[in-house]
Amino acid sequence: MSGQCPLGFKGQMPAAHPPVPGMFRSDVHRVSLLESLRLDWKDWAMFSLDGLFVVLVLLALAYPKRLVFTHARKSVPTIAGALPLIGNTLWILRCSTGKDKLLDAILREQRNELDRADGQGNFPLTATFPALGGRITVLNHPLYIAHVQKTNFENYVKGSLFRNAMGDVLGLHGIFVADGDVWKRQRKMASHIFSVANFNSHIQTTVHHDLGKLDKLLGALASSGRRVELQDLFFRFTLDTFTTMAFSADIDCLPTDPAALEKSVEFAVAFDSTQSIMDNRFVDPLKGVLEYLPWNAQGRKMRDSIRRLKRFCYATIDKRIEAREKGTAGGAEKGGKDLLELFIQQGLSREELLPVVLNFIIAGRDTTAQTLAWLFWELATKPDVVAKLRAEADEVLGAGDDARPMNYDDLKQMPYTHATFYEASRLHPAVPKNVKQVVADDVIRPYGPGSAELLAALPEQKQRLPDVIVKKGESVVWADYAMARLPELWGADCCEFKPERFLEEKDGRQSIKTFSPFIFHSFNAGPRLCLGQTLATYEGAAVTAQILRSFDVVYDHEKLRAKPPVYADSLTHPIDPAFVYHVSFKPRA
Ligand code: HEM
Repeated sequence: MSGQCPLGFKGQMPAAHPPVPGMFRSDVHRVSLLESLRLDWKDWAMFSLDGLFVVLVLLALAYPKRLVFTHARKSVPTIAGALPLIGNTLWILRCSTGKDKLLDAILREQRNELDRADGQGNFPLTATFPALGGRITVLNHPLYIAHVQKTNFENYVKGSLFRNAMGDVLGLHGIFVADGDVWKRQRKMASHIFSVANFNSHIQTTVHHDLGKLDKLLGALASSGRRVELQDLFFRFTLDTFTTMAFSADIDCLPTDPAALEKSVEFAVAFDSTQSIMDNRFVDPLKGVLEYLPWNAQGRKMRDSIRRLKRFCYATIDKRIEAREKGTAGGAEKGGKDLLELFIQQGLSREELLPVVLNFIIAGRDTTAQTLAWLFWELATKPDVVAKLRAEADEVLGAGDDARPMNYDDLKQMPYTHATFYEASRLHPAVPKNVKQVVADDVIRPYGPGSAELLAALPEQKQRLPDVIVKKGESVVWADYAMARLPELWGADCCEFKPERFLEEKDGRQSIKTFSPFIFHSFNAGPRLCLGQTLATYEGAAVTAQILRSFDVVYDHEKLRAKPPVYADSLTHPIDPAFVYHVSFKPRA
């Protein structure tokens, strides 16, 4: 070490000389300053925590009731319990982990809001959490839904939300996942099988065939006194019917021998498990990621189920392709009436046909079967409804040995049966909630052009609905389950099962009362209106008439009272397997 001594000494400084301020060269000075600043890890930790705390406090002040980095939305009330920075994350976690039921939670929030301020509270509600674009706006009112599904239809898409949650099962081009031209092409092609001509021939023949099988099975069950799970029976019926109707494939899952009911349908089990996982992916952004960890049981289950589904569907597709090549395809396939043939004729490859098959099975099997399961649960405590259904079936289809299965055309002569199926669809909608992604910023105007007709059809309302702002990438949500339970939309008796609300006198006869699809919204509305509404209604009415006119359904009323069915959160609306009810059958008294 060398330097200029302030006292004038020259030469080398002894090693043990104490430091003399101001005498060192600048590099030596820098080292000593850094040394004097050196903090141990505890100091750094304290320093960082203090900093973090300050940042959090500032962020919490900026985002008092919403997820960090979301836009403020003052015109729409926020779902209760929102916290600074995390918004409604705890609310959605409670629902996605099964601690609360999502549909009931939405209904509760909606009711609380509407009851506020003497019933003049708001319809739209909003919540923020780290999924669905950070913010959802719940739009449980027909005037808002009309904007989203009709007026500005192009701005509300299935988008990446559906692709990420359902793409690996239902394919990116499946009708339930696709948007734009891909969706349009699928819809156009599929709509051909729902023609009136096809209803009166192929569809009706298939339904009659399966009604015959159902009759035999119930006869055998009545003889044995054996109890069955009604929802499972309906799943078997609709899967069997639909695979025959759409793919001319007899998978024989509706046996006539009760003993065969013991064996579950592998395809159905796999399908059910994928559905509840897909449903959960919408609200839990981590699920999709965690599923890929090798030790994640849910991920393994999903991959196994997808493998099973593919095996089943490819077997159906390959069989058809082979039959076409050998020239042995016949009947409905040849006439171009079945769905698979229509899509093959459009040049779709084996791989492209897979999502077609899966998407249509989910539509054709679950919805109708679940509606029937809820309908028969409602009938358990409504002997007056059963009596009216029977009277109508006897009159139109004949009684006793002369009775015939219901034709598609009979639906017009059986308004009460039709109304009963609609009422079950209203109160227990097979698609109980839905979501769309916002493409570009928009203002949803409930009283925009074209709203007058819908407004006139609605019961008079105390509320003046506000305009709702939505931003690109966010989500809009509605829950038909909740809407069916709002007196503001369906009257004071909204929660009661009353087929009569779908009936009116016309030209001296009872007929079906038509509602705007934005009001009776269980079958969706606008350009994406359900393609299978007529099929579901015919099938549901035919099954109801067939069962009731020949059998008494024997319920365990005590058990039903003690443990009524509860829905499972899923894409559709099944009865939770832990709460399903069993029945036995007797020949009709
Ligand atoms: C009670 C029975 C049914 C109900 C309540 C129902 C309800 C619905 C709803 C709410 C949608 C809109 C789904 C969405 O956009 O995410 C829909 C779409 C659809 N439904 Fe149904 N459905 C039923 C039965 C059926 C049946 C039996 C079929 C026969 C294949 C079917 C075929 C379809 C198709 C293909 C679509 C897609 C339409 C599109 O996006 O363009 N549905 N249905």
